Amino acid sequence: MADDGMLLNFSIGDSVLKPETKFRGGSWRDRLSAKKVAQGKRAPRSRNSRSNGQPTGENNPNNERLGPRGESGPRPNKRQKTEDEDFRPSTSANREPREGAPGRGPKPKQIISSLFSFNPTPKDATEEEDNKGEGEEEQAKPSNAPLIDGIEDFTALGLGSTLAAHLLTKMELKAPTAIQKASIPQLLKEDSDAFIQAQTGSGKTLAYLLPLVERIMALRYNGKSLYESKNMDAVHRDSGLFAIVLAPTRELCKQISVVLENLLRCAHWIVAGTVIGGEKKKSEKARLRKGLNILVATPGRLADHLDNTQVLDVSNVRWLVLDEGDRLMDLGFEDEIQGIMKKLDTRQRQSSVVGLPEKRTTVLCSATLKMNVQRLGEISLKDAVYIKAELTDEDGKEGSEGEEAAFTVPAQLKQSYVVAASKLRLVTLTALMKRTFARKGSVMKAIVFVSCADSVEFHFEVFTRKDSGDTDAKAADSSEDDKEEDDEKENRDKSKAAQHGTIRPATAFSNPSNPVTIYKLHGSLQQYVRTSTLGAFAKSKEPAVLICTDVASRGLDLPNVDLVVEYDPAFSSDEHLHRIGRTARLGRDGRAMVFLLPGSEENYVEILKKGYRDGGKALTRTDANELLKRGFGGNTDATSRGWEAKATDWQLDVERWSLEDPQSLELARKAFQSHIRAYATHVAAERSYFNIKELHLGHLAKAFALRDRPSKINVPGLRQTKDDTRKDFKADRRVSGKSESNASDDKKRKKPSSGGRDNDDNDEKPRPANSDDAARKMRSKMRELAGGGAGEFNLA
Ligand SMILES: Nc1ncnc2c1ncn2[C@@H]1O[C@H](COP(=O)(O)OP(=O)(O)OP(=O)(O)O)[C@@H](O)[C@H]1O
Repeated sequence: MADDGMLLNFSIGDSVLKPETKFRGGSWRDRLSAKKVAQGKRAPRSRNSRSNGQPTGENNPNNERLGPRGESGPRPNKRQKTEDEDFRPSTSANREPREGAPGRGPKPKQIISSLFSFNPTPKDATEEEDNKGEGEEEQAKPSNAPLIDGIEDFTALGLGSTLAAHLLTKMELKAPTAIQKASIPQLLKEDSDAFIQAQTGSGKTLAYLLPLVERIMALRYNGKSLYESKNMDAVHRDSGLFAIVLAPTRELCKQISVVLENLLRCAHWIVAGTVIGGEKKKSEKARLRKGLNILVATPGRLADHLDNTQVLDVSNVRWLVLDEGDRLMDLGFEDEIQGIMKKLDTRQRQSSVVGLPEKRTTVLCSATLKMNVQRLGEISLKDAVYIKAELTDEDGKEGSEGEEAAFTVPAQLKQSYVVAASKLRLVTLTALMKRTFARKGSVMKAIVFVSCADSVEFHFEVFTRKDSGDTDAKAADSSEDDKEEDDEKENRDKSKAAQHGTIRPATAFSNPSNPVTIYKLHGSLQQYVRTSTLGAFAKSKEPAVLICTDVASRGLDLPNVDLVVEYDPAFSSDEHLHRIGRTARLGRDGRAMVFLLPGSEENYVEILKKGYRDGGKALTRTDANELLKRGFGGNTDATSRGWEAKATDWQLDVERWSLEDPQSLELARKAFQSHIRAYATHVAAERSYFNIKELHLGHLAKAFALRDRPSKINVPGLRQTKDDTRKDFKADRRVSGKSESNASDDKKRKKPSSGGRDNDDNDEKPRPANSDDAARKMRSKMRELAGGGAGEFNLA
């Protein structure tokens, strides 16, 4: 063909000469915008990662946002308006590569939002800040200590000399606490029902166990006094079951049973035992068949045995104790308790045991006096006596606990709160822990409460990473190895828990001179794992941190806990009081700190103040920057911004760890999702402080080492982006292809739970939600709406 030369007159542009780039993967929008970028019609968004040249905190200590070419300085207004790219729903263009999705679309770019910019500022701190020196703080008179200054010893309260001597010589209990002083004479003398209410850590367990044991020791059989004659023929384990103690969780039951066993060392003819599930029913039945005089049980398991175990004879039961009444109601045990009470009433018979009261006495025990406890009182107590501790205030005036408020914080407990922006939460917690354990011997044990099991798992991994920051993991490791252990029991529990992976050196805040061990605990762990972990933490004589859900908030008596951190505030203020009650027990000192977000959460301080009789003078505010400075900068660091750079480096390191390993990424995503779900389960009365709509999900993702927020968070009240909705729709379509049987299995596997929040409900019988308690109803509604499978959200 002849060349007509026509083409030479047209400019055809470069595009014809270049092969056209095909964009695959992602949505059509993503492909279109990627195409436009390639054609130069739209400027690419700046999402430089460290790997492509963005300076990190080290060479960009101010952490200002960097321009498209890496230059620092203020951005144009338009960029500032969007504030932070990571708040945008994740798209294929800004997402990290997914596992198993190679070659999807253009090479993903990362967003690294800076830690110290675009954070909302907290309200002006009007409260006194916690910058006093350690020694300068005023010491309040403990309100839950034994009354060693008083004249009363246990015999003066009516206990027999055997038991009183045993308390003094074997258990080293010299004087009763205020609640024991009030309850022992009452329960020894009278057979009326009682409601015992006292602060956390005030010795409520012995307040009901001592009179109970004393009265059972004094029983006569065949005309002989069992107690005085010590005639072993006169009594044996199958003389009858006289008392039942009900507690909401297995851990609590075990703890009560240990105290009881200790007491009964001076009366070995009385036999106590437990039925709490977690073991074969057959062995529990065998125990019941052998005969018990005192039974400690969870309500579900006892109800089950009452229905199915003929050998369980309750005709002689004359004492029923309902411990941790509010928790029993929270967990929905109302039906079981009503059923148990009915069976005890109908099966009660006259007994040949001399000294056994005609009618049954029921004792309800609780640290709080909220509506659901009153409801439990209504269904379980008749003409009950209200037993409360007589306390002396600072001025020496007598008053009774519970007069003005339903509950007060132990007076010697020092509480503070820190307002940390979402992005800064993880580094602030790390800084707090670094500072707490900086010096050997300053703090022995700390408990960190988070809202859900997934969050426990995530933080446990973050704080125990081998290559974590500037700390020396090996220092903690080797010092563990080298140490000559003297306590065999401690070792046994510790090694068991280490085998289960629930104990590791805390590399993120250990230092060579003070190695710290971290323990994890939540309701999704097997019972035996929980038991050994808790046992190891309780017995540990070295610096230790327990990171846990509310599974450890109630009733657990863990020695030497100096600090309680509520990294996620409790879902109700009552739960908060139980959590902080793990420290400052029995007159000892203790500190608690709650993390709040800037904004509505700051008003929660008003609720915290209500726990105090004096309006919260002891409540202080701790400055987040100060914490970061002390935690990351160290006292010797003179460079003013050094701590910011160090905190940024640490954060980036965690983010890399999360992004580079698919398992870690999955962990972080699940933790984030469950955290949001759990956030929606705050009780209605307190939801104005914890308004899920105010959460900045993009910023919060940073606290979970994520550079964008994961999609698919089905939380009622939380609006999804269009992008999420589309993805949900696709996912739903995929799921609907599942076989019927699979779907029903999934349904069966779902356990009741409080949204993503962990739940210490470990009784085996499922319970219907039927309490009048509005808060619990709301939470069970949230459970239904949350709809996540047990696997997905680690429901307890
Ligand atoms: N009179 C006493 N003298 C010394 N120690 C005591 C005395 N009474 C109880 N204790 C100890 O105090 C600790 C706390 O007791 P307990 O667990 O019964 O408190 P509590 O009021 O039930 O707390 P919570 O409300 O948190 O369940 C236990 O270690 C117990 O052994």
